[in-house]
Amino acid sequence: MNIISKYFPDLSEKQKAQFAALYDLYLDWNSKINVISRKDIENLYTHHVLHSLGIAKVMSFTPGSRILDVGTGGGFPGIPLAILFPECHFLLVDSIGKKIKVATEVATAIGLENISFRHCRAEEEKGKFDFVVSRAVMPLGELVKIIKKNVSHEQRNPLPNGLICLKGGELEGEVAPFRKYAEIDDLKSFFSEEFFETKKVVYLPL
Ligand SMILES: C[S@@+](CC[C@H](N)C(=O)[O-])C[C@H]1O[C@@H](n2cnc3c(N)ncnc32)[C@H](O)[C@@H]1O
Repeated sequence: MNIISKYFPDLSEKQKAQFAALYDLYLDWNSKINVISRKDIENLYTHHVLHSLGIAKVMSFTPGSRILDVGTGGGFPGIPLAILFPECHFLLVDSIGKKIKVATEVATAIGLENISFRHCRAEEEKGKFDFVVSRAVMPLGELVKIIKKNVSHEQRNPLPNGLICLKGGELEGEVAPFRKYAEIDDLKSFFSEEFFETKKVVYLPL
């Protein structure tokens, strides 16, 4: 948990308590419904919470922003971002009901009020959002086709609305069709832990 304060030193006491509570909650829920690889649970804060917050290093959402997390699984990146941006609203969707149940239970337990959940395929979600976020769900091209309908044309952030994805490894092929307007940031320039060596944030204005 200290690793979160290390990179986000301005957290309120409430946010610190919410982040701190995540470990026991995920440990418990993950033993019933697998949302994180069991051997990775001890790396929850670095591999899952801080990784999710990598999005906040490239985009500080304006209060009032609406954000859709597609394929959230157990709540990543949506839950860490909803803790960090209490004045923004997050909708987390996933096609697997039991994963959405874990995310819902965790958010309820820490008293998150700026978040809602929907068990559906992203293709069925018709709402409009300032940004769509996603981690480890599908290749960029497929994701863009599905979520283009969800990006609002009303702008309230300094950067244009669009898609922000957490990606790892070789990206060139995936990003090639979007290279003229995609922005790629290396998470290793923000976080010094080895895990982030190959991790990237891809921002696509849409
Ligand atoms: C590898 S998991 C990643 C979960 C989470 N984003 C994370 O990083 O821990 C991929 C998730 O995407 C969901 N998913 C895949 N295609 C989807 C779609 N078309 N609509 C909604 N959810 C989808 C799956 O059910 C699964 O929970």
